[in-house]
Amino acid sequence: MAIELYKNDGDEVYKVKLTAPNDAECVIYTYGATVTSWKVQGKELLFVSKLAKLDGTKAIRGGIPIVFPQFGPGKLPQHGFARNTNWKVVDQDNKTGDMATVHFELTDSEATRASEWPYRFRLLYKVTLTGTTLSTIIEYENLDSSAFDFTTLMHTYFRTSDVAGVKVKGLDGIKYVDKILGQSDVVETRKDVIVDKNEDRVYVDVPGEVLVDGVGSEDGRVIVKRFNYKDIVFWNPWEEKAKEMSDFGDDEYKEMVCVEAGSVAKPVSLEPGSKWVGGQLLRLAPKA
Ligand SMILES: O=P(O)(O)OC[C@H]1O[C@H](O)[C@H](O)[C@@H](O)[C@@H]1O
Repeated sequence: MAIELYKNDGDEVYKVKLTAPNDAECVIYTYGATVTSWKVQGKELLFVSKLAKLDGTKAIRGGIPIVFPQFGPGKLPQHGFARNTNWKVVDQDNKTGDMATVHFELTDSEATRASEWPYRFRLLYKVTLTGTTLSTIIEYENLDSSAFDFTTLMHTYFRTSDVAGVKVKGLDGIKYVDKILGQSDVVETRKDVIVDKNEDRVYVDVPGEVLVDGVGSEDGRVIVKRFNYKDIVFWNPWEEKAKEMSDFGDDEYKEMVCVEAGSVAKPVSLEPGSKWVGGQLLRLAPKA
């Protein structure tokens, strides 16, 4: 198990690479603490656009950007400030078992205190790689004298060899908000949710694990297990919306699907001095 820190000319860490047995690897940029690559048996399971900006000028289009403290549009810029702020590497561990772990920290700054979400806070983000899993867990802490609310999400972009073959399982019977049609409380009736058009849905209060079939290769299956995160967002821009994004190739909607674990339908409330933990564990499942 190795942990490599990559530094820029100013001697600051800009990228961390974790490796684990089974030819597993994971790369995280300190910008947004965005995971940009997760490989198992050498095979890439995450999508990053070939047009993604990796120079800190824009949130990274792909991988696992962190949405905090606001999902979607609102008082703050879309999806909040965590995905386009530099996080700090504060700890690392490759001595425990067959795993490698790195911890990132984000705290309030002059800029965040001057924003529409001015609270004092600390996020501690723990990324752990094993031979078949990637766990991404955040401890959210309120360091302010007032309570605050937030919404948060791991905006995971899964790589697909062909989006037409993707099936998302575990959403049957769950109520969702269709952000494209402007409908809420619609009930999902399909066992296999497929992607064949522009989709933007929030499945609310999903109780169990979700399985994404068709990740990395036709028969690659990834299980998404969540800790305290209640909802699952399901998104693909499809042809027309893809063309509207400057950092996304026109045809790349065929190579990805976003299945995003978070708490977004209802905000999380944190009292002064208290902590809350949320996150996900991605596991490459054995072939069916
Ligand atoms: O373009 P971005 O700000 O990265 O957002 C990309 C997408 O994120 C989520 O999936 C939202 O539900 C979508 O409404 C949004 O279009």
